[in-house]
Amino acid sequence: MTITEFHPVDPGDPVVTVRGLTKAYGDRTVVDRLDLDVHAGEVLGLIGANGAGKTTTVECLQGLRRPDAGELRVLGLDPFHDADRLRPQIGSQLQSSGLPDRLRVGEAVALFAGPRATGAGALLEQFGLDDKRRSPYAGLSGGERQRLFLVLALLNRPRLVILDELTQGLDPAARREVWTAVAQLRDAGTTVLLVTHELDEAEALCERVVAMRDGRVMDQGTPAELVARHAREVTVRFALSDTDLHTTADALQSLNRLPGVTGVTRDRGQVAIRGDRRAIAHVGAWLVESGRTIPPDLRVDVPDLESALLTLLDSPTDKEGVA
Ligand SMILES: Nc1ncnc2c1ncn2[C@@H]1O[C@H](COP(=O)(O)OP(=O)(O)OP(=O)(O)O)[C@@H](O)[C@H]1O
Repeated sequence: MTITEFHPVDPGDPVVTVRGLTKAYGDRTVVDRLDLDVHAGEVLGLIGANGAGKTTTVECLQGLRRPDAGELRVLGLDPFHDADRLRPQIGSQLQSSGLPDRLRVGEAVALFAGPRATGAGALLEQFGLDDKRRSPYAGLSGGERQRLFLVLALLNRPRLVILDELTQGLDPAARREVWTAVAQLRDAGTTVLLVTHELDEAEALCERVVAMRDGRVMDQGTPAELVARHAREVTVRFALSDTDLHTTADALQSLNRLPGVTGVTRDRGQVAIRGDRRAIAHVGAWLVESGRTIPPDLRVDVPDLESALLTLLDSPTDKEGVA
């Protein structure tokens, strides 16, 4: 059996619909009238600063916390009141997931398998754990542990998979292994809600991201849309080693006139050209057309989701109505 057989999806169907979710701990509102949609077959990333309310939101979606207000529908059910019916349909790996040290991989799979479970062997093989069946949890590497949690999350053929800080604390190679596993889910059309601080991870895996701050949605869209809206500026840098001052001044002026360029500075022989994405192409063409050798230190800093989120988190708070 392959993973694609588990998840009959009608792309675009609402899997999660949240309207006005509000949750307070004591007198502190940590999720504040939140709206959220997750559609069938998409990988949606929930991103934001520490304490933005991401984990509380996914805990409410799994019926682990009772919302103070709001309409929540997960696979057509109310997560809090229909928790028993919903639980078998959701596969989750929570931030605090852990297993007893001596539990072997095969035993964990047997323990977590519900009546709907099928294809455990295929899953272990797919996630590279087939030869680890007899290994105790304590003997697994970080990447193997996270892949085991993915196997356990998928074991009961869930219609929605929720992953909270899946790659936290993993080394770069292990992160890549886990990314590959999530990309497999995505390619198989599984609906995934991914809570992450790792913005390169969100960029690599998520079709859509929702950026949260103080319990509210700041913006949402594809990673590229968020970058385009909040972090447009690119910088092209290289050493401009003309010794003749006139030539240098002419060069800087002509760079400054290129389409898309908004500013040019030169500091100790290094020129920095700022602008929008058009500037990259025009600076490249300028270097070629001016007959210069392409500088070996030519570097292009392109904005990414991290710069977009930093801009968003820096924007003024909408105090009005914030509890
Ligand atoms: N059980 C609890 N009791 C009281 N306060 C809590 C509880 N759980 C979370 N909080 C607080 O609620 C706020 C939101 O926490 P939450 O874990 O939902 O945010 P988050 O966006 O997931 O943060 P992080 O990225 O750090 O995990 C935080 O300030 C946190 O300290």
